[in-house]
Amino acid sequence: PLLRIDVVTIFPEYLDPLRAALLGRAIERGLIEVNVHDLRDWTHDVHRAVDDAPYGGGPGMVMKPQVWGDALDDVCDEATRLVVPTPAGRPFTQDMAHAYAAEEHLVFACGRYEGIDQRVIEDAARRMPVDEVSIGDYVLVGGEAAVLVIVEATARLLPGVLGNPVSAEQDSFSDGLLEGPSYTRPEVWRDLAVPEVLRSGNHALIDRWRRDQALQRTVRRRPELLDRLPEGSLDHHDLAV
Ligand SMILES: CN1CCN(Cc2ccc(Cn3ccc4ccc(-c5n[nH]c(N)c5C#N)cc43)cc2)CC1
Repeated sequence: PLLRIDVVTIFPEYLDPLRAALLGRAIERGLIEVNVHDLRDWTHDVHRAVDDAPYGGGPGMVMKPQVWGDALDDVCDEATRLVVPTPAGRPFTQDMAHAYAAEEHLVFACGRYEGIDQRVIEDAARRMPVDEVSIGDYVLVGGEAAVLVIVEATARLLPGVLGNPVSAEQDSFSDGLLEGPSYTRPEVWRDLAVPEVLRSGNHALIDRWRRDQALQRTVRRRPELLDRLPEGSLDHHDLAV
Protein backbone atom coordinates (compact mmCIF):
# COMPACT_ATOMS: atom_id res chain seq x y z
CA PRO A 1 0.00 0.00 0.00
CA LEU A 2 0.93 3.67 -0.31
CA LEU A 3 0.36 4.06 3.42
CA ARG A 4 0.08 1.60 6.31
CA ILE A 5 -1.99 2.74 9.30
CA ASP A 6 -2.24 1.04 12.70
CA VAL A 7 -4.51 2.33 15.45
CA VAL A 8 -4.30 1.22 19.10
CA THR A 9 -7.42 1.96 21.20
CA ILE A 10 -9.63 0.55 23.95
CA PHE A 11 -12.63 1.22 21.69
CA PRO A 12 -11.70 -0.48 18.37
CA GLU A 13 -15.28 -0.24 17.11
CA TYR A 14 -14.94 3.55 17.20
CA LEU A 15 -12.69 3.26 14.14
CA ASP A 16 -15.22 1.28 12.05
CA PRO A 17 -16.10 4.41 9.99
CA LEU A 18 -12.61 4.16 8.46
CA ARG A 19 -13.90 1.17 6.53
CA ALA A 20 -16.89 3.00 5.05
CA ALA A 21 -17.28 4.94 1.80
CA LEU A 22 -14.27 6.24 -0.15
CA LEU A 23 -11.73 5.28 2.49
CA GLY A 24 -13.19 1.81 2.66
CA ARG A 25 -12.82 1.43 -1.10
CA ALA A 26 -9.23 2.69 -0.96
CA ILE A 27 -8.55 -0.04 1.62
CA GLU A 28 -10.27 -2.69 -0.51
CA ARG A 29 -8.15 -1.57 -3.45
CA GLY A 30 -5.02 -1.96 -1.37
CA LEU A 31 -4.05 1.71 -1.57
CA ILE A 32 -4.19 1.99 2.20
CA GLU A 33 -3.83 -0.71 4.84
CA VAL A 34 -5.63 -0.10 8.15
CA ASN A 35 -5.27 -2.31 11.23
CA VAL A 36 -7.08 -1.51 14.47
CA HIS A 37 -5.83 -3.09 17.71
CA ASP A 38 -7.51 -3.39 21.11
CA LEU A 39 -5.08 -2.11 23.74
CA ARG A 40 -6.49 -4.61 26.23
CA ASP A 41 -4.89 -7.42 24.21
CA TRP A 42 -1.62 -6.29 25.85
CA THR A 43 -2.90 -6.17 29.43
CA HIS A 44 -1.21 -8.42 31.94
CA ASP A 45 -3.80 -8.91 34.64
CA VAL A 46 -7.09 -10.72 34.96
CA HIS A 47 -8.91 -7.37 35.18
CA ARG A 48 -7.20 -6.22 31.96
CA ALA A 49 -6.45 -2.86 33.63
CA VAL A 50 -5.24 -0.08 31.33
CA ASP A 51 -5.40 2.85 33.77
CA ASP A 52 -4.34 3.83 37.29
CA ALA A 53 -4.47 6.83 39.64
CA PRO A 54 -2.30 9.87 38.74
CA TYR A 55 0.92 10.52 40.70
CA GLY A 56 0.65 13.89 42.41
CA GLY A 57 -3.13 13.49 42.73
CA GLY A 58 -5.74 15.27 40.64
CA PRO A 59 -8.93 14.15 38.94
CA GLY A 60 -9.35 11.10 36.75
CA MET A 61 -7.02 8.25 35.77
CA VAL A 62 -3.87 7.92 33.65
CA MET A 63 -3.17 5.12 31.16
CA LYS A 64 -0.52 2.66 32.35
CA PRO A 65 2.91 2.79 30.64
CA GLN A 66 3.60 -0.97 30.65
CA VAL A 67 0.51 -1.85 28.59
CA TRP A 68 1.17 0.90 26.03
CA GLY A 69 4.87 0.02 25.90
CA ASP A 70 4.15 -3.61 25.03
CA ALA A 71 1.49 -2.64 22.46
CA LEU A 72 3.73 -0.15 20.68
CA ASP A 73 6.67 -2.60 20.72
CA ASP A 74 4.52 -5.01 18.70
CA VAL A 75 2.81 -2.50 16.40
CA CYS A 76 5.62 -0.05 15.56
CA ASP A 77 8.51 -0.81 13.21
CA GLU A 78 11.58 0.93 11.74
CA ALA A 79 9.41 2.97 9.35
CA THR A 80 6.89 4.16 11.93
CA ARG A 81 5.87 7.71 12.74
CA LEU A 82 3.90 7.61 16.01
CA VAL A 83 1.00 10.08 16.21
CA VAL A 84 -0.56 10.73 19.63
CA PRO A 85 -3.70 12.89 19.70
CA THR A 86 -3.86 15.03 22.85
CA PRO A 87 -5.51 18.31 23.90
CA ALA A 88 -1.99 19.57 24.64
CA GLY A 89 -0.72 18.71 21.16
CA ARG A 90 0.63 20.82 18.31
CA PRO A 91 -2.26 21.96 16.10
CA PHE A 92 -2.92 19.52 13.23
CA THR A 93 -2.73 21.40 9.91
CA GLN A 94 -3.07 20.74 6.19
CA ASP A 95 0.74 20.86 5.96
CA MET A 96 0.93 18.03 8.50
CA ALA A 97 -1.66 16.08 6.49
CA HIS A 98 0.66 16.39 3.46
CA ALA A 99 3.62 15.25 5.58
CA TYR A 100 1.67 12.25 6.89
CA ALA A 101 0.56 11.33 3.35
CA ALA A 102 4.24 10.98 2.46
CA GLU A 103 4.91 8.55 5.31
CA GLU A 104 5.11 4.78 4.90
CA HIS A 105 3.68 3.76 8.30
CA LEU A 106 1.59 5.75 10.78
CA VAL A 107 0.69 4.38 14.22
CA PHE A 108 -2.00 6.24 16.16
CA ALA A 109 -2.07 5.86 19.95
CA CYS A 110 -5.59 6.71 21.16
CA GLY A 111 -5.66 7.84 24.75
CA ARG A 112 -8.67 7.96 27.03
CA TYR A 113 -9.13 9.09 30.66
CA GLU A 114 -6.71 11.99 31.35
CA GLY A 115 -4.24 10.67 28.81
CA ILE A 116 -1.25 8.33 28.54
CA ASP A 117 1.73 8.20 30.97
CA GLN A 118 4.21 10.64 29.42
CA ARG A 119 7.06 8.10 29.63
CA VAL A 120 5.39 6.10 26.83
CA ILE A 121 5.95 9.05 24.46
CA GLU A 122 9.46 9.68 25.84
CA ASP A 123 10.44 6.03 25.39
CA ALA A 124 9.02 5.83 21.85
CA ALA A 125 10.80 9.05 20.87
CA ARG A 126 14.11 7.26 21.51
CA ARG A 127 13.58 5.11 18.41
CA MET A 128 11.00 6.81 16.17
CA PRO A 129 9.52 10.21 15.30
CA VAL A 130 6.62 11.03 17.62
CA ASP A 131 4.02 13.80 17.11
CA GLU A 132 1.68 14.91 19.87
CA VAL A 133 -1.11 16.64 17.92
CA SER A 134 -4.42 18.36 18.65
CA ILE A 135 -7.22 18.70 16.09
CA GLY A 136 -8.67 21.84 17.69
CA ASP A 137 -9.33 24.03 20.68
CA TYR A 138 -12.18 22.04 22.17
CA VAL A 139 -12.17 19.15 24.62
CA LEU A 140 -12.89 15.57 23.53
CA VAL A 141 -13.13 12.45 25.70
CA GLY A 142 -10.47 10.47 23.86
CA GLY A 143 -8.23 10.38 20.81
CA GLU A 144 -10.36 8.19 18.51
CA ALA A 145 -12.38 11.01 16.88
CA ALA A 146 -9.10 12.85 16.24
CA VAL A 147 -7.72 9.77 14.46
CA LEU A 148 -10.77 9.68 12.15
CA VAL A 149 -10.15 13.34 11.31
CA ILE A 150 -6.39 13.00 10.78
CA VAL A 151 -6.71 9.81 8.69
CA GLU A 152 -9.41 11.37 6.47
CA ALA A 153 -7.38 14.56 5.91
CA THR A 154 -4.27 12.48 5.14
CA ALA A 155 -5.76 9.69 3.01
CA ARG A 156 -7.57 12.10 0.65
CA LEU A 157 -4.16 13.41 -0.43
CA LEU A 158 -2.99 9.98 -1.59
CA PRO A 159 -3.14 9.48 -5.37
CA GLY A 160 -6.09 7.30 -6.35
CA VAL A 161 -7.90 7.41 -3.04
CA LEU A 162 -10.55 9.91 -4.09
CA GLY A 163 -12.34 9.84 -7.42
CA ASN A 164 -11.28 13.31 -8.50
CA PRO A 165 -7.62 13.72 -7.62
CA VAL A 166 -7.20 16.79 -5.45
CA SER A 167 -4.36 19.12 -6.22
CA ALA A 168 -2.82 20.96 -3.31
CA GLU A 169 -3.45 24.35 -4.87
CA GLN A 170 -7.16 23.65 -5.43
CA ASP A 171 -7.62 22.79 -1.75
CA SER A 172 -9.73 25.41 -0.07
CA PHE A 173 -7.03 26.80 2.21
CA SER A 174 -4.36 26.85 -0.47
CA ASP A 175 -5.01 30.40 -1.82
CA GLY A 176 -5.31 31.46 1.77
CA LEU A 177 -8.99 32.38 1.62
CA LEU A 178 -12.12 30.53 2.71
CA GLU A 179 -14.32 28.87 0.09
CA GLY A 180 -17.17 31.05 -1.16
CA PRO A 181 -20.78 29.84 -1.60
CA SER A 182 -21.71 27.12 -4.12
CA TYR A 183 -24.97 26.57 -6.01
CA THR A 184 -26.60 24.00 -8.26
CA ARG A 185 -30.06 23.46 -9.86
CA PRO A 186 -32.83 24.51 -9.53
CA GLU A 187 -32.26 28.13 -10.42
CA VAL A 188 -34.88 29.23 -7.87
CA TRP A 189 -35.55 27.19 -4.73
CA ARG A 190 -37.96 28.28 -1.99
CA ASP A 191 -37.93 31.67 -3.85
CA LEU A 192 -34.15 31.90 -3.35
CA ALA A 193 -32.46 32.56 -6.69
CA VAL A 194 -28.93 31.62 -7.76
CA PRO A 195 -26.78 34.81 -8.08
CA GLU A 196 -27.26 36.12 -11.65
CA VAL A 197 -23.53 36.38 -12.40
CA LEU A 198 -23.10 32.59 -12.14
CA ARG A 199 -25.49 32.09 -15.05
CA SER A 200 -24.01 34.90 -17.14
CA GLY A 201 -21.36 32.73 -18.86
CA ASN A 202 -18.92 35.60 -18.36
CA HIS A 203 -16.10 33.65 -16.74
CA ALA A 204 -13.90 36.63 -15.97
CA LEU A 205 -16.82 38.18 -14.10
CA ILE A 206 -17.62 34.83 -12.42
CA ASP A 207 -14.04 34.40 -11.23
CA ARG A 208 -13.99 37.96 -9.89
CA TRP A 209 -17.34 37.46 -8.13
CA ARG A 210 -16.17 34.20 -6.56
CA ARG A 211 -12.97 35.82 -5.29
CA ASP A 212 -14.99 38.73 -3.83
CA GLN A 213 -17.26 36.25 -2.05
CA ALA A 214 -14.28 34.33 -0.68
CA LEU A 215 -12.67 37.56 0.48
CA GLN A 216 -15.83 38.88 2.16
CA ARG A 217 -16.39 35.55 3.91
CA THR A 218 -12.77 35.46 5.09
CA VAL A 219 -12.95 39.03 6.42
CA ARG A 220 -16.14 38.15 8.30
CA ARG A 221 -15.26 34.67 9.62
CA ARG A 222 -11.47 34.33 9.68
CA PRO A 223 -9.87 37.83 9.48
CA GLU A 224 -6.63 36.43 10.91
CA LEU A 225 -6.12 34.44 7.68
CA LEU A 226 -5.65 37.73 5.80
CA ASP A 227 -2.46 38.49 7.74
CA ARG A 228 -0.96 35.23 6.51
CA LEU A 229 -1.56 35.96 2.83
CA PRO A 230 1.65 36.18 0.78
CA GLU A 231 2.72 39.78 0.09
CA GLY A 232 0.85 41.38 -2.78
CA SER A 233 -1.76 38.64 -3.16
CA LEU A 234 -4.59 41.19 -2.80
CA ASP A 235 -4.93 43.67 -5.67
CA HIS A 236 -6.58 47.10 -5.49
CA HIS A 237 -9.96 45.60 -6.53
CA ASP A 238 -9.76 43.07 -3.66
CA LEU A 239 -8.99 45.80 -1.18
CA ALA A 240 -12.03 47.73 -2.41
CA VAL A 241 -14.22 44.76 -1.42
C1 LIG B 1 -8.49 19.35 34.92
N1 LIG B 1 -7.97 18.85 33.69
C2 LIG B 1 -8.97 18.04 32.99
C3 LIG B 1 -8.40 17.42 31.74
N2 LIG B 1 -7.88 18.50 30.87
C4 LIG B 1 -7.18 17.96 29.74
C5 LIG B 1 -7.81 16.75 29.11
C6 LIG B 1 -7.11 15.55 29.09
C7 LIG B 1 -7.66 14.43 28.48
C8 LIG B 1 -8.93 14.51 27.89
C9 LIG B 1 -9.53 13.32 27.24
N3 LIG B 1 -8.58 12.72 26.30
C10 LIG B 1 -7.89 11.58 26.56
C11 LIG B 1 -7.09 11.32 25.44
C12 LIG B 1 -7.32 12.33 24.51
C13 LIG B 1 -6.81 12.59 23.23
C14 LIG B 1 -7.20 13.74 22.56
C15 LIG B 1 -8.11 14.63 23.15
C16 LIG B 1 -8.48 15.89 22.47
N4 LIG B 1 -9.33 16.78 23.03
N5 LIG B 1 -9.44 17.83 22.21
C17 LIG B 1 -8.69 17.66 21.11
N6 LIG B 1 -8.56 18.54 20.07
C18 LIG B 1 -8.05 16.42 21.24
C19 LIG B 1 -7.17 15.90 20.24
N7 LIG B 1 -6.52 15.54 19.37
C20 LIG B 1 -8.65 14.35 24.42
C21 LIG B 1 -8.25 13.21 25.08
C22 LIG B 1 -9.63 15.71 27.90
C23 LIG B 1 -9.06 16.84 28.52
C24 LIG B 1 -6.92 19.38 31.54
C25 LIG B 1 -7.52 19.93 32.81
